[in-house]
Amino acid sequence: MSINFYSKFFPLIKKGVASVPFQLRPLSTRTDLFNVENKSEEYAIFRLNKPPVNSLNLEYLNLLNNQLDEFERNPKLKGIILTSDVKSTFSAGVDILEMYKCEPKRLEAVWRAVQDFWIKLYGSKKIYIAALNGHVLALGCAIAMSCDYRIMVDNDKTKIGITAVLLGINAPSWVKNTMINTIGFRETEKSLKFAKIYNPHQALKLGLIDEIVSSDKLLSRSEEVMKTWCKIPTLAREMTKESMRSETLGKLVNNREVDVQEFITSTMDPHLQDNLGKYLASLKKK
Ligand SMILES: CC/C=C\C/C=C/C/C=C\CCC/C=C/C(=O)SCCNC(=O)CCNC(=O)[C@H](O)C(C)(C)COP(=O)(O)OP(=O)(O)OC[C@H]1O[C@@H](n2cnc3c(N)ncnc32)[C@H](O)[C@@H]1OP(=O)(O)O
Repeated sequence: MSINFYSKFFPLIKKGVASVPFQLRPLSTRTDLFNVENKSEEYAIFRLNKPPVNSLNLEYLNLLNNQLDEFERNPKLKGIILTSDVKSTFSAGVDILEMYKCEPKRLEAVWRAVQDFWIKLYGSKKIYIAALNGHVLALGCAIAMSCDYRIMVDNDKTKIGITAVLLGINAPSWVKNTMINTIGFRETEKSLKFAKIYNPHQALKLGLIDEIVSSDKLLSRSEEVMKTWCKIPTLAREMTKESMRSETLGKLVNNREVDVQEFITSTMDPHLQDNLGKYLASLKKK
């Protein structure tokens, strides 16, 4: 069995890492839109910071994809805690403005960047812990489910889930598969079919998240878990992750064009465009 999981799939998304030599990295990376803090040689904290809701547009996805590549190029780095500096939101998913009244070429680029992000994250051999400080919606939920472990703040007002169906969107098969791998087939079917949104305690009961902590303990608990897992023999942990995830990953890697076309066709549908317009207006009205 191949142990080089990431580089096995990475060339297929046309950004091979094998030819990029490892370079020494600065201790931390800060941009306006995210912050990476290297806590030790072994793990880092990656904070999204695109107020008001960390919505994912093309430029932001490209930036985040570059950062995931950067993590992969560091052989000493074992894990990343993914969280958000935005008050009360982890991520509200794709920037709906990218989907509403969109140009097909731009929409295609957005979707390819979404696919890249998921393939890099779900296919990474590193440990990803999602420290969920706030709302985790739509693609934000898919991102959290693609991490190895989810810890969420204890706040009943915080929401997690995917409500695509309310707008007439059939969630892509790789999102469904990620959810099935997290909470099982029956709960996924109910969750997606009936646009279920959960508070942290409901999500914990379902297995959609793994732990709930008070907000002041979110990072310290995430670091505690990370430190424990960094002690697990690396090669065996990586091989186990690969063997658990390669089938699901391969289903998108080998089917990207179909997934892109399905997304473009369904998003450009006039009925869906109408729904998106009304949905955007309802968000703005609040
Ligand atoms: C539209 C499709 C829906 C679901 C698709 C589901 C996904 C399937 C899974 C994955 C892949 C398929 C394709 C993926 C698509 C997506 O991810 S589309 C994004 C769907 N996201 C949502 O439906 C979340 C919408 N947002 C909210 O529910 C709330 O904003 C919040 C609970 C996250 C935060 O609430 P508040 O703190 O009360 O903040 P406001 O609601 O006032 O929002 C502040 C500000 O931000 C704007 N905004 C919110 N979300 C988005 C977004 N996703 N894209 C762009 N802009 C967004 C909102 O309009 C406010 O704007 P202003 O009024 O300040 O101008």
